[in-house]
Amino acid sequence: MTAMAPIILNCMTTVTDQSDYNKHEDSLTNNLVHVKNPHLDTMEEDILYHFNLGTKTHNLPEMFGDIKFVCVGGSANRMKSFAQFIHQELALPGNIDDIRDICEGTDRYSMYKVGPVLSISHGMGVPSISIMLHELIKLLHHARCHDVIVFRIGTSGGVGLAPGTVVVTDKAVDCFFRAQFEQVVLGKVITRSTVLDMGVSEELLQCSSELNNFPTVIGNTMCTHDFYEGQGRLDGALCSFSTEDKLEYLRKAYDTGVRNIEMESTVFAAMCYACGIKAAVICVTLLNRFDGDQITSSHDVLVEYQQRPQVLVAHFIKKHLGLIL
Ligand SMILES: O=P(O)(O)O[C@H]1O[C@H](CO)[C@@H](O)[C@H]1O
Ligand SMILES: O=c1cc[nH]c(=O)[nH]1
Repeated sequence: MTAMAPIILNCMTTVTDQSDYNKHEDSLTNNLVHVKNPHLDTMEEDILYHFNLGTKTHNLPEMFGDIKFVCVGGSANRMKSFAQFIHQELALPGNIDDIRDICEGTDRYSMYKVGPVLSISHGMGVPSISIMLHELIKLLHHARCHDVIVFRIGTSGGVGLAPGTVVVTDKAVDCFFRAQFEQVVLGKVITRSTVLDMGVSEELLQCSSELNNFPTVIGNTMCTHDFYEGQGRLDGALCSFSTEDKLEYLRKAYDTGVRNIEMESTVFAAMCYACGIKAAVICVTLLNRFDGDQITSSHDVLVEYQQRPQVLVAHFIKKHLGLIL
C-alpha cells in the first residue's frame, strides 16, 4: 500500500495514516473528548500524577463516564463550595458533607464529582491550570466521556465595569490583546487559537437575563502571567511605570474590547479548543481597575461576588438537564 500524505486538521494536528484519521473523525462526530498525542496509544498505563489517578489503578470509565459538565476555578475551597451548591441545586440524594475530594491523595488539586458535574481547582496562573488541563482532558478521554462542556468560574479585575459584574468571555486575549496562546515546545513557540464556544456563551447570557440578579456582560478577557506588574498594578513589590502609563494601557485594553483581566483564560480556551471540547469562561470582577489596584471589598462581599458565576453556571446546567424550562 502506498504511504498516505499527512492530512492536516485544524489546530495544527497532523495525522499520518488512515486509521488515525478515522479515529479523529469518529471522535469528532461522536463529540468524544479527543487527545492529540499518538504516544498515549503506545502506553500500557497512564498515571495522572497530579490527580493521584491512573488507568490501571482506577476504573476511569466507571468513575467518570457520565460526566457532562466540568467546572474549574482557582481555589480548592471555592470548588468544594461549588460541588456542595450544585448538589443542592440538582436536588441529589445524600448529604453535602459527604462529598469527598477524589484527589485527596495529592494536595495539588481538589476534585469533586456530583452526578454529571465535576468540580476541580486549578491554582493560579497558566502553568498550574495547564498541568491540570492535560490531566483532565486525558481523564475525560480515558473515561470515554462525550458531549462535555467545561466552564472556568473565576474572579478577575474589571476594566471599566462596576465591581460584581460578571463577564462572559467573548475572546480570551494575551497581554498584547491578541486572541492566541503561545506555548514554548522544544525551544520553539507554538501558537494556538483561543476560540471559545459562542453558543455556550450566548446561552449563559440568556441564563443571566432569566436570573436577573446581577449585571452580566460579554467582553474580551485579558490573560496575564502576573497579578501585579503583569496587570499594570502600582502596588506590587516592583513597579517601573507611572499612574499615567497604567491608565493608558488599561484604556488601550478597553478600546480593543477587554472588560476584565485574569490569569488562565488563554491556555484554558486554547487547550479545550484543540481537543474539541466546548468551553466558556465566566469571571466576576472584584474591582474596577480604573479606580484602583487593591481589593478593598469586605470578605462577605467577595464571597457573594464569587458565587455569581456559580449561580449562572448552575442555572445553565439545570436547563440542560431539563430541571428548569
Ligand atoms: O479566581 P481565580 O479562579 O483564582 O482566578 C483569578 O484569581 C487569581 C489571582 O488572584 C488568578 O488565578 C486569576 O485568574
Ligand atoms: O484584579 C484581579 C482580580 C482577580 N484576579 C486577577 O487576576 N486580577
